[in-house]
Amino acid sequence: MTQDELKKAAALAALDYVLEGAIIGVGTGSTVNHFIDGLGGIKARITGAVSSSEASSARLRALGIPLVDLAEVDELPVYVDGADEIDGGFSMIKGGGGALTREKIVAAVSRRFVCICDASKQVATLGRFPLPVEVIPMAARHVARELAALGGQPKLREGFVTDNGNLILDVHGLAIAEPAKLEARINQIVGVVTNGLFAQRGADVLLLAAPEGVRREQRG
Ligand SMILES: O=C[C@H](O)[C@H](O)[C@H](O)COP(=O)(O)O
Repeated sequence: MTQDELKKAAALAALDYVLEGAIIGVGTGSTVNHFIDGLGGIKARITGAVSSSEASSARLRALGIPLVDLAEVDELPVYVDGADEIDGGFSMIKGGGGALTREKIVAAVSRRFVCICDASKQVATLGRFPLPVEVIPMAARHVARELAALGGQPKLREGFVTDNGNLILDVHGLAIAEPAKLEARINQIVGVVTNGLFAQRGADVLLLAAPEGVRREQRG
């Protein structure tokens, strides 16, 4: 099986978590794209979707799935999203596609985070994948210096602007022993919007696709 076939298998398994009549939180990325396509087939069963990016919104719209503004919603039952890395405690690195901030917002109002991944995303320790940090443009140099002081090597994602009009610094070489602490520490730097560590609010369910099938794991 190709990596894309594995992503699709994990994504389609997440359709089991879509509740009748619900508004579903939808993440961003190539794995989620398969989930959105699957959602198109059962759209009559849902009220709509809260999207985490312009790219996902466009795909949802093209399939006729109603978009719901997060400003109209207090809580979502389920949020489905991929990850760039996930560890044994269900902490993740996200933001490879630059959608980390809106993803974190939608995840924050969701009762259950269902993470869909192919098996290559599961790691013992987070940090091989460079950690994305969204920054206000005028603060980029300052934030880069602060991240270097924390032991990382930040690199500006060239030619990329987030849906929020900001920049991304991809931080290489961080040893992420305590993801929740590092998440909080980086978010304290003035000019940081948020960083791609999802540890304070990690995943609740992991659907991990391998050639043998999709493994379902529950946090705790
Ligand atoms: O900003 C992008 C998101 O955090 C994605 O969930 C993450 O990068 C995984 O993407 P993919 O499913 O394309 O591997």
